Amino acid sequence: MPAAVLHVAEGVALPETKQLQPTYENPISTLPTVPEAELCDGSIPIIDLEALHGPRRSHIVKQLGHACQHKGFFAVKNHGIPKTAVNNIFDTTREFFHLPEEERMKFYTPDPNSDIRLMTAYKDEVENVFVARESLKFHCHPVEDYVNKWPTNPPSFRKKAAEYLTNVRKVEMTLLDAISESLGLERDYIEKRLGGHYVSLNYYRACEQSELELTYGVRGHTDPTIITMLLQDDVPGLQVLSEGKWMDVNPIPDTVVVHVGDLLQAISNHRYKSLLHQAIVNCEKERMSIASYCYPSSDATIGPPKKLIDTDHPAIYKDFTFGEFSKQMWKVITPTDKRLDFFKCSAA
Ligand SMILES: O=C(O)CCC(=O)C(=O)O
Ligand SMILES: [Fe+2]
Repeated sequence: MPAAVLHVAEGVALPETKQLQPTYENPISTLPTVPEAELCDGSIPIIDLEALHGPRRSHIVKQLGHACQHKGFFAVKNHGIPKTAVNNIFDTTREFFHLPEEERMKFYTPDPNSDIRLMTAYKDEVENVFVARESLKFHCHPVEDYVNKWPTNPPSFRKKAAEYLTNVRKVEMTLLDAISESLGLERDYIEKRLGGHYVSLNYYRACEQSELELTYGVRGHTDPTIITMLLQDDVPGLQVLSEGKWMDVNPIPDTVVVHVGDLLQAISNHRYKSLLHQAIVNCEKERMSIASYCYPSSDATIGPPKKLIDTDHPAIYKDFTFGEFSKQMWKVITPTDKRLDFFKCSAA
């Protein structure tokens, strides 16, 4: 089966089969704007992944389930990704985005079916806001099928990207097994439905003070993934919507943030909720994040497994394939208009 083709908008990796353009329908007007955002000091659940391999596994699985159900995100520590791999991916990402524009623009293409694609910052004339993120997005699993499409400038890019992405894929597998278990499903339930892997190297330049008020890093969105693993550098910027308020998810050294995506919401029969998040910019320092998107194969059936349906928990979603989901994706893209609603059961 050929790899699903991914399209990207508003921080979102979208597996796609059709070239529809997104329609932005008041994408931010229903959300707090950056300067208005009221921040709450929520705590970030931190899960010790090493403990999944020992006698405390069932306890850690419960912790994971609790975080997915009540927060929609958590951070993982002791994940096993070597520090050098983390430093190297940031070094090579920084070097890439510091290259002259004409060098970076070699990866610019309007073709959403491209295996690799540079996305530039842009002004949304309708909303009169600037979206500052630049990103290099590419397929990366299996690495050997895609590596020859990746940049050769900086010269160490391919080696460093492959090193990090191979490591992060292993962590995803461990997590998906534990997440399946936390739902009472067979350990490989999600893994069996897995497709490729897509990454977004995100780069946010420090912004002019005069532009700060109208500049977003990335506007509020949920990810159309099963889970997203988000590695942040040491500059704050990620915010999640928690109990109706934007909450800062400041970087915690040696951890990776994990978001519940739309498709895990469907697989879990709405027990786990996909996370609305955004990124803001600052005037002092550039910021980078590496988002690894985990998505199913295009013919994989998504929708609640029988085990998660009973009279108290009727099916919220119909069965649908990831291919169907990806076609639907582009018809509406707003943070509040839930893409999954298209796949809801009529009674739900
Ligand atoms: O940079 C961040 O903190 C968020 C990036 C993001 O949401 C994405 O790439 O999907
Ligand atoms: Fe995202």
